Amino acid sequence: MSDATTDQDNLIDGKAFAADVRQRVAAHVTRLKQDRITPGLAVVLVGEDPASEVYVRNKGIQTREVGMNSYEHKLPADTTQDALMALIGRLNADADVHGILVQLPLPDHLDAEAVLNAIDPGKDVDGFHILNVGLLATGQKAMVPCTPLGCLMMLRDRLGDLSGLNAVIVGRSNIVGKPMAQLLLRDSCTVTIAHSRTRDLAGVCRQADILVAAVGRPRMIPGDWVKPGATVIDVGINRIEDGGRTRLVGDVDFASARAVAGAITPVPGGVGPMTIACLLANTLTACCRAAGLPEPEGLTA
Ligand SMILES: NC(=O)C1=CN([C@@H]2O[C@H](COP(=O)(O)OP(=O)(O)OC[C@H]3O[C@@H](n4cnc5c(N)ncnc54)[C@H](OP(=O)(O)O)[C@@H]3O)[C@@H](O)[C@H]2O)C=CC1
Ligand SMILES: Nc1nc(=O)c2c([nH]1)NC[C@@H]1CN(c3ccc(C(=O)N[C@@H](CCC(=O)O)C(=O)O)cc3)C=[N+]21
Repeated sequence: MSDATTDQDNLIDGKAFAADVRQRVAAHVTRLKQDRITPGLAVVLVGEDPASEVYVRNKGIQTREVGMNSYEHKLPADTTQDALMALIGRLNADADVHGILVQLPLPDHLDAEAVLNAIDPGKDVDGFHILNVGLLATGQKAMVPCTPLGCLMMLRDRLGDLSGLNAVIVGRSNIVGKPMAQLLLRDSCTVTIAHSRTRDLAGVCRQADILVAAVGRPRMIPGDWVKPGATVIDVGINRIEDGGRTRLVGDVDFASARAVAGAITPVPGGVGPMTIACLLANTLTACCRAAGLPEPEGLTA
């Protein structure tokens, strides 16, 4: 912490960025309401995972703060597949609901793929329906998953044109790694997706101008895996014990990585807040598409 100027310069403030996105969403919502349209987001939570309940509560609060309607459906852990599918059917048919999010992971006895694919693709604000996955992969207009969308917004803001940059994504999940790769490829990065079987992960990471960590392992990526000047996006949300208290850390060792990175997102206060802001942006986009209105500029991928 010797040079305060440098310290400030290379931090990407996801919290502030997200507040700006929410403000722009709210301005669009105000305009829609003049035409008597209020975007609505339905969030479905099955079971009682404390972390998920926090996210769902935060989503509800922020949804109402931007002027949208929030519909929360909390179902018991022993909910049947049929009951969940029936709820999705009702939400699909409800004209007041423009976005549907089913909080993951679902309890083991439920078939998550079947549930996600039952959501009306136009209301699929998570972008997890196979139709949206296929549209994104083929470069067509899709609903883009919120976490990668938030990462892309921050990267474009920081770096401008991304074309020709080496992007390394650590993690190949359907919800983060793969859609992140699709978006960066669309922006003409040279994309590498690394995972648990990757050989010489350190060497692969050191090639990255853009390094996205989406692994779920606390502080797995040390500063000496980061190319000097690289932009580091830390998606990881890991709860660790620290002196008898729990706190959140990312997949990147923040202190050592920050010392070499050109820019880096913190945890908390980085990708997480942007994910929720992009969920609201996607709900707005879904509402505009449903109403046949022009899409909000700068809030889609
Ligand atoms: N900020 C936000 O808004 C969000 C944060 N998250 C967080 O991001 C993290 C990742 O989430 P998610 O994508 O769902 O996770 P998954 O568990 O679905 O995927 C983790 C990926 O990391 C890879 N991996 C695991 N161990 C290693 C290793 N030692 N070396 C290299 N790769 C490894 C796995 O490889 P393999 O496929 O070979 O097993 C897998 O592809 C979590 O911490 C999660 O909490 C998730 C969603 C949103
Ligand atoms: N269908 C579905 N869509 C999701 O997008 C989805 C999901 N299921 N399941 C769980 C993951 C995780 N996720 C986060 C969202 C916000 C924060 C967030 O706001 N984090 C704050 C801190 C919050 C805290 O203090 O706990 C931050 O990083 O600053 C984190 C994680 C969305 N997910």
